[in-house]
Amino acid sequence: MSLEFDTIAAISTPPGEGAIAIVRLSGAEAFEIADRVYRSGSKKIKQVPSHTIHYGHIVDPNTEEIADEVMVSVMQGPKTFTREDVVEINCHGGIVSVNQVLQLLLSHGARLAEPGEFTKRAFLNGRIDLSQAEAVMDLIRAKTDRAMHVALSQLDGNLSTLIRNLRGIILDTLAQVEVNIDYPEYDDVEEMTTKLLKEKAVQVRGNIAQLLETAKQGKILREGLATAIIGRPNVGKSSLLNHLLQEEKAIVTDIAGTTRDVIEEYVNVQGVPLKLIDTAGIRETEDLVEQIGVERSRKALAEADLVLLVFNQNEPLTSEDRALIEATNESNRIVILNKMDLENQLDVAQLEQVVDPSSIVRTSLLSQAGVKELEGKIAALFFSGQTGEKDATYVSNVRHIALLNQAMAALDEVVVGIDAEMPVDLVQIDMTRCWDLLGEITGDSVQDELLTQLFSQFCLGK
Ligand SMILES: Nc1nc2c(c(=O)[nH]1)N(C=O)[C@@H](CNc1ccc(C(=O)N[C@@H](CCC(=O)O)C(=O)O)cc1)CN2
Ligand SMILES: Nc1nc2c(ncn2[C@@H]2O[C@H](COP(=O)(O)OP(=O)(O)OP(=O)(O)O)[C@@H](O)[C@H]2O)c(=O)[nH]1
Ligand SMILES: [K+]
Repeated sequence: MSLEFDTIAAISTPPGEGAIAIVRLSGAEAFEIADRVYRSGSKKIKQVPSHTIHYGHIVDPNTEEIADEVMVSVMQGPKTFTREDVVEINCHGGIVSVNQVLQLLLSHGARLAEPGEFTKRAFLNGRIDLSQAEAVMDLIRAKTDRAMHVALSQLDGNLSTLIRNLRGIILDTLAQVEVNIDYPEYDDVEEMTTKLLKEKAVQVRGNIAQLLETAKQGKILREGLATAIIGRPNVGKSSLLNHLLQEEKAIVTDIAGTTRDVIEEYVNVQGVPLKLIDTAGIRETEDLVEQIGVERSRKALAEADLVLLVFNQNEPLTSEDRALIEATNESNRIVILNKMDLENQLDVAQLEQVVDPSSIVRTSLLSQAGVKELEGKIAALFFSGQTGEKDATYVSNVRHIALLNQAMAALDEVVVGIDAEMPVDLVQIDMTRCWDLLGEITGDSVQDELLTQLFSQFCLGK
């Protein structure tokens, strides 16, 4: 049953020139409001069969002046995206007519939707849960096939099902504990109860820990593996960058209407999105040893999930090279010996004393030699162990990760409490808290304020 909300409208396609632009209208009065501005002979949106599309014009009812020639999709709730009555007006692309159509709807009964409000209604009207709503946003922002699969899996409700199962176990346990307390049939009921609580707490904790193990990968799929390419001048960094940025792989995202307005550069390396960090601070300096001390460079290194350290193997290692090795010892690092087409001048045996030999890749960026191997190494680092199952459930959302960690801590409290022979009702409190925390992931237990904040990160019109 859908709740009663006012009727909202927004442009649901990106701003700018396109063949078609869509204005979406959702709410109890959607058909009525649309009929005020829609003209097509004597045809009324209110009377056409649901899930049909119709030709006509949008006019200013005061003057009957035409704003646009349109196609109108009419969809009656609850079988709609929001579960409310929905009208989608397909306008001509560009910004003038579509804005006129939107203005006409707004001045005849609709309210401008907030960012994410359509999806929020899908959530509030029970069509999707919170983690699925968040997946909608992830889907919009997905940068690689794999990231898209993760989001689609979450939209399908795979994460929700997992979380609901865990909540089910906790609720059953709490119910059993109540029964034991209310109807103590045996003398050892106290012992039985704590035994059950501990057993279930340990079980659920194990499941959460397993889920959290996917978090690192999930987060990288979502946000990209922050990657810094560093090395002395002229060793081949720009060449490497260009190889990685080959046209078919380059992804440049410009996420309009969202909280992030920066343009970031991503490359897709065998399904792993690399977010290239601007290391100009490291690259463009003359005295590297000194510059490594510069805060900007340090910051770039600290932010990097992966460092690609490039050497020219046609020259012996210099003190600058050694300083770079020092500076990246703590980093997740791949060492690239470039210019393999030229004579070897670099003492590899000596290098292998200070860097992990398995982290070394040989390339000739002039001829592309070794680039495939490098890409394989990057992907292997990322998918280490679990050869990138596409359908695996990943936790990728920082909010979910934080909640899972808190839920796990609550379960630890349960175990500690039982071991310390605390009263059962105190232990129950921690178990209940865990149940609540997990519920925040799916939105089963969640505060209004959080909802507002979450949905406001969506795009306008979504
Ligand atoms: N024109 C248009 N295209 C779109 C969307 C949209 O809102 N409008 N979507 C917006 O993101 C996506 C599709 N997502 C949708 C998800 C559910 C329903 C929906 O009506 N669900 C009903 C049952 C549908 C049925 O079985 O007939 C339901 O779940 O009750 C519609 C769109 C992508 N493409
Ligand atoms: N022979 C040979 N030359 C290469 C190779 N890779 C790059 N070069 C050449 O080395 C020179 C420097 O390459 P870049 O990619 O500009 O090096 P860089 O590290 O970005 O240099 P800076 O921007 O000055 O720091 C260019 O002339 C490249 O063509 C290689 O594998 N073999
Ligand atoms: K260069």
